[in-house]
Amino acid sequence: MVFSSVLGFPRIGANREVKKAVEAYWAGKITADELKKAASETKKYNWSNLKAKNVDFIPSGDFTLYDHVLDHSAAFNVIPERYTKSKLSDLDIYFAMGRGRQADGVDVPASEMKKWFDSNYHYVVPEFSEKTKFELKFNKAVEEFKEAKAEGINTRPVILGPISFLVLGKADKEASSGFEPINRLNDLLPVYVQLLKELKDAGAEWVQIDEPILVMDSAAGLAKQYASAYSQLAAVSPKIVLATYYGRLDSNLDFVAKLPVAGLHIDLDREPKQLEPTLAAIKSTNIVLSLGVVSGRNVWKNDFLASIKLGQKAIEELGQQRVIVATSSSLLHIPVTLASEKKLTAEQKDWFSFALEKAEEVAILAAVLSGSQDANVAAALEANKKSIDARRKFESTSDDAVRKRVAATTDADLHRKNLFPKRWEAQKSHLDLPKFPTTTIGSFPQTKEIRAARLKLGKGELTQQEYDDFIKKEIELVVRFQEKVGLDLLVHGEPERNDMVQYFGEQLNGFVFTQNAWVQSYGSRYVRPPIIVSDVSRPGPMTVKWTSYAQSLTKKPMKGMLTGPVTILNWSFPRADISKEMQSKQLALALRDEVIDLEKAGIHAIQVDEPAIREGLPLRRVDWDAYLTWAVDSFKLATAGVKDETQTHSHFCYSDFNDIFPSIQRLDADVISIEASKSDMKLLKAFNEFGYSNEIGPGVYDIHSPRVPSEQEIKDRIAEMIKPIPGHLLFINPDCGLKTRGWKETEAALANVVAAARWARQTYA
Ligand code: MET
Ligand SMILES: [Zn+2]
Repeated sequence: MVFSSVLGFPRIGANREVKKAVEAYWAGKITADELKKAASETKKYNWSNLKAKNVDFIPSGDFTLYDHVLDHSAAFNVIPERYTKSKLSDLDIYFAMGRGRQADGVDVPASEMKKWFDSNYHYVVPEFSEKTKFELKFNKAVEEFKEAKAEGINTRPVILGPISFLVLGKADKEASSGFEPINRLNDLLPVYVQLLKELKDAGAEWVQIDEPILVMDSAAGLAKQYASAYSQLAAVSPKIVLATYYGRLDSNLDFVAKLPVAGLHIDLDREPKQLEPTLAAIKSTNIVLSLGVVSGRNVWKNDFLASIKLGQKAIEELGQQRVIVATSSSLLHIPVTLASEKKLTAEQKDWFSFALEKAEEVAILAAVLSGSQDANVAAALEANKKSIDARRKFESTSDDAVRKRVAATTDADLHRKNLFPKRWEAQKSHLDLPKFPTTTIGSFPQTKEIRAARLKLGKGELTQQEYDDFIKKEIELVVRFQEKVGLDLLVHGEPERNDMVQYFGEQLNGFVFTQNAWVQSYGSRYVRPPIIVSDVSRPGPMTVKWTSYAQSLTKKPMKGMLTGPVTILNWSFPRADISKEMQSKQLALALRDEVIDLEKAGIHAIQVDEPAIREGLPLRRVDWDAYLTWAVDSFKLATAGVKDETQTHSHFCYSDFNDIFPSIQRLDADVISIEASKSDMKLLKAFNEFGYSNEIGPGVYDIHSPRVPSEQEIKDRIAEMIKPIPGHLLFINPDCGLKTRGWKETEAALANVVAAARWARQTYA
């Protein structure tokens, strides 16, 4: 019999219960016990629903109040001293590590957050040093296993494997130079041994150990560590299924297939081609193969016939008892259930599967592959075939004009008329900016009033006219403030935008929006990515009205503000039937028209943000070039249509851009702004190494905190920046948009920015 399995479930609750509870706890509105109770409710919801869907391997221990990697650090006592000094409760230490804490005399910043592989989920980076004292402070895996058992549900606990845990971490400030977290593997393993023993004693038959770094090039050098770690663990553990996901094992398969594990999980949604080599590698072992055929990364309904084919192939080689059907990864990237969507049409609903529906999919697939004669299973199979056929039919009705236009783009469309030095001259006289021009990244504080107005418009309590008048007032406020404080290149402040992707998606053809399809981005921050369902085109201008209104209020130049094609794509659920490249180019052409319309409307500086360009980078280095080529080309396609004297900007933040710096240069934006102060000016290393020829504004202060940077601090940053960057190419701006800030600190901070820029003009005249 073929079993079914779900690797992990969304931990946010069907109606964002966990966010609400966690935030209520932070605000002091509920106690730790009440928070625990709320968490239990969501866990129960998950377990009982998975059971009701007939999933055989139901995960436990995958739940978290903030981040699963942080859970692990806290449980294993990987807690930097700065958090333990203050005698907070364990729970408050945990949250302090996640989000920092400034209360009751405690003032600690949050730990670093990083993007989780190639997703928009962020994990809290563990910090290790020689001094880290590993110890099992609490056994979350056992506790949740027992908690589920008490509900009558037998689960398969999930833990993050020791090698991924170390490799995903970093050396802390205490560590001596040259220290690598992986050096501590032998000290860490006894804690895993203890954890797994306890799990076995508690009656767990299986345990899922996640080692996602096995799909990365960097794991290739860790064969020895894997062999020794897993032989120690397997000796005491419940049966281990080693889970890999988001990519392919490639040559790492050579050593993975030899590990003493009972099961191996591979991602066949992303990498179906790895089935054959994996089957060949494990055929002569006893390893059970878990086939990750149901996507944990996208919301499209599974194509049962395609999955069944893969399953049958595996069964031919291994026999039914050695095959499991599973989700490709945890479903943490997927909204909880389609049942909450009341506004999608019946046709649209039939295209998608969210987490609960995906759980049902793995169960049905397992039944089919087990040879079930159940009438319900047969009906489900038939229904799936119908849905997939209907979707294919819809997909075949492409927008010919868009397709033709993409096909007809030429190299010339990707290039500005002249090279940067010539454009620079033209822009200098056209825009008339001083040296060290000051600007901001686009958004200004999204106040309560702005959000309330948007809500009222949605509910019909404000007419469109009333809402537009309100937005106009907001824009005027922002413009007047910028004039008063003395900024040089102004923005309109983006008050009309709910979200930098959604705002554009809603105005473009080809997108579908959900009401309740939230997914966790980090901690209690959830996002609701739009879904691209068909060819993308622009019915009409999207930003021209507001930008020209803003320009009409002032003599200073106004910068238009757009979200770039690659970022819109990476922050949406893309189509699965055509390439991302194709979708990106369609978006690029829509934006190109917008850019040109802005230029025609008299806007001489236009910013096209690409903060998500880094996170789409493939996990394997051999795949980088292909991605970067189309990603860079898309940006160029969107922006290169303007005249020399129109200044193009782009913006990047909160990712490590150093390794793709040459590609950022290739975008050939006239000006880029890039978050730099939060990452301690690491970026300057890249300038030294690669150089940068166009204009650039490394952020001079962190916008994620209400703290106001002093004038001196900003001057110091400018003094740092001017070493690698020629002064005439330097812009002065904050790290990122100001939408999450209040007005008070914004006013004070920008006044200091302007003062520091004036100082720079004199000092580096
Ligand atoms: C995450 S990047 C944000 C850029 C956008 N223009 C803003 O200022 O908010
Ligand atoms: Zn940003």
